[in-house]
Amino acid sequence: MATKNQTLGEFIIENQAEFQYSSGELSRLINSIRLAAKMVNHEVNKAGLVDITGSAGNVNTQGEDQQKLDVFANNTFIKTLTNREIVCGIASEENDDYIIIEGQRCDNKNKYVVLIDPLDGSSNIDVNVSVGTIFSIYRRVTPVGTPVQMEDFLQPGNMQVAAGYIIYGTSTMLVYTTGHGVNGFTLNPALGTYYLSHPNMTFPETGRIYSVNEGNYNHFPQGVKDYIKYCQKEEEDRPYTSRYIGSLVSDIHRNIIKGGIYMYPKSSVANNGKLRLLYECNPMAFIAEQAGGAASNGYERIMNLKPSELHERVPFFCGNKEMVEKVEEYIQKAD
Ligand SMILES: O=P(O)(O)OC[C@H]1O[C@](O)(COP(=O)(O)O)[C@@H](O)[C@@H]1O
Ligand SMILES: [Mg+2]
Ligand SMILES: [Mg+2]
Repeated sequence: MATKNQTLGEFIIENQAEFQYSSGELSRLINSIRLAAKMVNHEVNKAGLVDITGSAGNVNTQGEDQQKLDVFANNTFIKTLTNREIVCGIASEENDDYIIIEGQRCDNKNKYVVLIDPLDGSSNIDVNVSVGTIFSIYRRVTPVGTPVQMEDFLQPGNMQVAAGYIIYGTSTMLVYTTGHGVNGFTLNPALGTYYLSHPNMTFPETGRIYSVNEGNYNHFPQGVKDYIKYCQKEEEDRPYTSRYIGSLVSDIHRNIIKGGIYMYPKSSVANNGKLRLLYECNPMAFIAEQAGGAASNGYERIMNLKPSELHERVPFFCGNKEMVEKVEEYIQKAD
């Protein structure tokens, strides 16, 4: 039973048995993510002081201007996971292709692959607004002992064995699920220890916040425009409050605690929206569902989608169940 202020280490050990494949490997994996997150947190907290802000001077496979902190976070997570010999493959939002972990550091007997968005909310790094890291973990489907393959990464979200995010905000938190609810741990920077501060995180009964970049309103499908108008209407418990940080992790974290919906729809300028199914939508969908919410592309459950490419994008609607159902209703009605 999760006890408040239990350390993350204690919680991982205590809940290991809950995990159907428990062999300690997943615990070691979460521990490695905890370690890498501390190193990234250390740099994030100095953003502005040290030469860690601004562009890294290259464009990533997403066509985005890579930030120095994107590169630092990417290298830190990949190195930490590789050095600890617990994964057989890694895919990252910042890397064109997936990474096969093999050679003397790994006898390839490992069973897990990790997919990461090493730094989420990159546009907020230089303006001191909270950013995050997102991770998603699967058991490989190809035979243990052989190099991982694309199919180990292109699994539907409902096959995730664990997922979570780190939020580098007013405090640093690690929030994750292994399919048994969602728990949040806050880092005590003085001690370098994470403590269970948010046991069993769940969306409140009803949500009254909507989060969307309204600057794109004119380009949204009619159904999405209608839903935004519905949120703004003076009626019943509306208008809802509009809140948009521009960091997916921070917007969803707030909405899990306060109740709300995050939307990144497709538009006439971005046919599949912006967010990446594997690194952003699937892990946040797993968290949202385990917190009693829902996640959809406007028509289907995100976690039922069968990925076809490493960096594919999908429209994303995630939050309180009844709010996601409402926006789906508006989208399908307008079709
Ligand atoms: O500036 P926009 O178009 O509203 O996009 C903001 C969204 O893009 C993201 O920054 C994309 O993530 P990355 O920073 O990892 O590329 C999300 O965190 C955020 O919700
Ligand atoms: Mg992101
Ligand atoms: Mg990113």
